[in-house]
Amino acid sequence: MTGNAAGTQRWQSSMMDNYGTPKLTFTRGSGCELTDADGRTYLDFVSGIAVNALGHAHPAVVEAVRHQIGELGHVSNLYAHPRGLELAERLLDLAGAAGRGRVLFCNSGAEANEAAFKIARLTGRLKVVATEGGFHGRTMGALALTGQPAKQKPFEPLPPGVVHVPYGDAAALESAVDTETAAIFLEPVQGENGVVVPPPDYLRAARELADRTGALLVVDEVQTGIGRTGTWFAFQRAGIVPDVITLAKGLGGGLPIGACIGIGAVGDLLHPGQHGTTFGGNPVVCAAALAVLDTIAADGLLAHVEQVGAELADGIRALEHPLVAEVRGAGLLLGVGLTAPVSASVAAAAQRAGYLINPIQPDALRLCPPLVLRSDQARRLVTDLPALLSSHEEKP
Ligand SMILES: Cc1ncc(COP(=O)(O)O)c(C=O)c1O
Repeated sequence: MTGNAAGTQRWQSSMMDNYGTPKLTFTRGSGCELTDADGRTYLDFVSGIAVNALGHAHPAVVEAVRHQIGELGHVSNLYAHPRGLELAERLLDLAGAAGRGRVLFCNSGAEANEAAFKIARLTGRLKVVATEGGFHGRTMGALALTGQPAKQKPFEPLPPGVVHVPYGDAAALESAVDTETAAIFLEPVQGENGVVVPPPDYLRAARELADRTGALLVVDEVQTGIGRTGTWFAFQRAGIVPDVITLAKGLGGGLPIGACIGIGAVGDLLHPGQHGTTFGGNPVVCAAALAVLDTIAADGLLAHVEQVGAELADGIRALEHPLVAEVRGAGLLLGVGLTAPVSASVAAAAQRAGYLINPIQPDALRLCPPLVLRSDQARRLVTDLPALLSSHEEKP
């Protein structure tokens, strides 16, 4: 039996059937490449679902974790530790809110949004406006914010008060948000919904509406944050500052950390005993996150993401392949819209050819490689893509 087949068999007998059964078992990673249990390598355009900002086994992350675990691994949030303080200050600074905001660390994107949801309730208002197709996580509060009825249905009743409006439609927001609205929850680009980019003025309209009604503007940067779209945060492309920012995925470079950032007085709404997490923001994950931030800054990765993202997007557009309807997104969060619902078979063909690509919607592929993707690696995919697109009718 091959190593991958053995992994599949063991998965079936030991893991809950929550994710489907994987066909690949990965044993090693380096940069943008992963190696499976049979020794085959793949170019990674998934990044552990937009997580591995610096790729796999980046020396800066490895060294930061190794050093930190040897010095101080975990103390809980009953105590302060230097890495956590440093990371909170750095994030506020990057968000343009140095000295005027506060951070709550947690372990995931869903948890960051749970915290933001609780903060919204602490305003004393109940109503929350979120978007259709939006994704904010799978815990019960985050699921209530997630605008995908099929994911919600089996778990109803969910926390009340959430209204969903069409994404990218400022007029729909305007008609839903009023002076009883606690918060507007938005992704700057809808990631899980297929990399859906709103009109340029959308975030600005949401900001203006929040100011007018006293609602909080919560921007979910779990997928778009930490350089993924070519700026530290995607909201910076719209020239606004939210009241609350939620983060996870890329922040820890593969280690589990989430953050809920309250800007201004919003940062003071949570009080002792109202929320908590044992592990959230422990010294090891904070050290990894600091290594990610340092490396992005030192290696000029924001400009790199803009450049290599444009090369990838323009290269795919230039193919003028009949199956490609459009290439959308920003930086290295790209969606390839297809003219037919064949993304799963294209992704399967890609996998056979040594590329990991997520078929995010039936008619859309998502490309979210590590931010360190090189131009030659982007070109490699562009060169091979026509054959992969054309082979979509082959059986796996
Ligand atoms: C925008 C957004 N918010 C929240 C989440 C949930 O994050 P997690 O899976 O870490 O709970 C995701 C995950 O894909 C996401 O894309």
